[in-house]
Amino acid sequence: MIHVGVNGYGTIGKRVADAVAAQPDMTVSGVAKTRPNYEAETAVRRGYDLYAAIDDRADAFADAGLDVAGGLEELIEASDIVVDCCPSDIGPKNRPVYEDRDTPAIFQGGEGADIADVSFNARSNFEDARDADYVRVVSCNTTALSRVIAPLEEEYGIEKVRVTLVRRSGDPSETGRGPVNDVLPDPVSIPSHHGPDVNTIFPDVDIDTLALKAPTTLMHTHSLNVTLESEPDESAILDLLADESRIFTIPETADIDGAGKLKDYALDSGRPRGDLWENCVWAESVGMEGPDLYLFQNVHQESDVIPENIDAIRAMVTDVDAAASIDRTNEALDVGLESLFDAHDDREAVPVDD
Ligand SMILES: NC(=O)C1=CN([C@@H]2O[C@H](COP(=O)(O)OP(=O)(O)OC[C@H]3O[C@@H](n4cnc5c(N)ncnc54)[C@H](OP(=O)(O)O)[C@@H]3O)[C@@H](O)[C@H]2O)C=CC1
Ligand SMILES: O=C(OP(=O)(O)O)[C@H](O)COP(=O)(O)O
Repeated sequence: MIHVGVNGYGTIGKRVADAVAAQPDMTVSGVAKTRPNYEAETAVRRGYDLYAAIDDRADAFADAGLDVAGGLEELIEASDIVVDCCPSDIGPKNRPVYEDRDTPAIFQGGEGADIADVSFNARSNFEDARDADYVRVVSCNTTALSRVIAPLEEEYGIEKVRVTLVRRSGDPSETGRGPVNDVLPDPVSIPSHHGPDVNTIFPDVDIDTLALKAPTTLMHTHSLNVTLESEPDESAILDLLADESRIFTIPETADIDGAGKLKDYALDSGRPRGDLWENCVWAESVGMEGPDLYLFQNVHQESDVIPENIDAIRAMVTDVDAAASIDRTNEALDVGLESLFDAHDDREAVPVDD
């Protein structure tokens, strides 16, 4: 049993903890919080041992009626590996704390690539993290891009990738974020960090990325153009994507037009927190013009990196291989949303008047 500590229990940390708890070969050794808010209370209700991330705040938890099992050092000691899910400016301060205790750690995509020895995406470079002490799971957008690039590169070869990312402005709980009435180029000059970040996984892929921020909270939207080294037809691309367990091709018949219905579908399907661990690619958007592939995909920023963190743990501290780890993670979480509709459905919609 791998004992996994989670330091930073926010959007990503709470999901990582639940995903660890769902694995047959892992257990949550505890979660660290800086303060006793609603997330700390629900962590205790979920049965996780709570640790004070900052030692001199321990009394605040006791005052609020929450027992803590210790401070960060005790959490690290109770853990075979720590998943650091702190805000991005905290990771560099935490790494020496893990190093002092000879404990491997995983950092998140808000950190610079230099925080870790390896940047990680399970589908693309699982073995690079084998036995590494410090690994960074790339950001939600970079994860989603890597999941599409990997099969395309393997099957057809890639000449050039161009992506425009319309990023959600903040997560639903981030009430202070914006813009609230604008769409901002962010950054205004190219490239956004996503292209160089993809190159930490695929050093040889030629990619340009532009990003904007829009006043939505639910999901990111990507518009992709990939120039391939051959000219497959659309149905071959759809078959390729449909075979990827962490890509959901949205069938036309589902009548899902955006993030609102996607999240509704996830909730109706019984997904915890309405999470969508898979890239969501509109089947109708997949188009070929000569060697140029076009598609739209949506990315649930709060959850797509979660299965990747689980696989990174196995790459670092077990000898389980990529395929077995991905299968085990998918099975434990039920990753692999499959519609009963045929993703290739090309039936004409029934006109409302008939
Ligand atoms: N949200 C997203 O869409 C995604 C985020 N990421 C990356 O994941 C990382 C975490 O992001 P996210 O979960 O969104 O951030 P959140 O702000 O939601 O969660 C981080 C939590 O860490 C806690 N924290 C703050 N300081 C410390 C500290 N010193 N020690 C321990 N805990 C601390 C805070 O909770 P408290 O102070 O109450 O304990 C905070 O809620 C970042 O690198 C981010 O870029 C990656 C993919 C997607
Ligand atoms: O990793 C994310 O996005 P990114 O891939 O654009 O960096 C998350 O959505 C967090 O982004 P944020 O920095 O806007 O909170």
